[in-house]
Amino acid sequence: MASGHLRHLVAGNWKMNGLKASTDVLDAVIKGHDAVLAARADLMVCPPATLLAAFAARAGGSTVAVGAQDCHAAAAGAFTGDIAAEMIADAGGKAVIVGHSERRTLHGESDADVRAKAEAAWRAGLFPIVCVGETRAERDAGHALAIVARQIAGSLPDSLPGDLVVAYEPVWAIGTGLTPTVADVAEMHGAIRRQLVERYGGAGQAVRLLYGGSVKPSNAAELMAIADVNGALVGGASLVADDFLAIAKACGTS
Ligand SMILES: O=C[C@H](O)COP(=O)(O)O
Repeated sequence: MASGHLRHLVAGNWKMNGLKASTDVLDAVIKGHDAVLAARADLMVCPPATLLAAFAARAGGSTVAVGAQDCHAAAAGAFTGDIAAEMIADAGGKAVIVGHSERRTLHGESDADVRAKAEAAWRAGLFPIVCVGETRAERDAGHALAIVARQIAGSLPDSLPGDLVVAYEPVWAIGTGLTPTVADVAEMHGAIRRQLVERYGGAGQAVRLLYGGSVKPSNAAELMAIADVNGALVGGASLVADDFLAIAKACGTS
């Protein structure tokens, strides 16, 4: 069931970090994504919304794509502080992260909310990066596979209207320096792949499955070599161009 033919995607989630001066990090990422590296992995930077249009303009014509971190499900309306998927597309974004655990936990987003946001992304011509993952307590209780299967079932529609990326991010691995074992990542990604293929047939084979949670240059080669790991969703390490590029360079080397 492995989908080793899929190109790796390494996406940087800057979270609530970055000012105009951070453009130099983007410039270094663009410069570093040379032909050799571009043949190995796709790169995407997801800055905060304030930088989205400037980053998309700066990255225009390069091989680095720009995405957003969240969107509202509606195309427009009285939703103070929110941004629509159409606005992300208008700003030059190509994708949007939805259902990150920080949104699910800190903003109370349900699987139904995440599904509505994913559908908004497709409506606007973007592709969603749908995040799922269990807490430490859920893993310790032996429920990790069931929790993630339930999140996948509830966060995705019955048929896929466009490209989809799924990111498996164990909540306990985010920003902690902890990572699951290779065997645990392989088991989870294999289970997600089977679920997607059962639900979507051949289209499920084309979904890139990213691993996220404390991905660093030092562990990237091991994580990116796991069957059905088709890239990484990188938080902290994506703020440092050399680290982000080193993670991308680790793709396809083993
Ligand atoms: O979206 C990215 C993840 O939350 C991972 O963050 P991290 O690489 O800082 O652990």
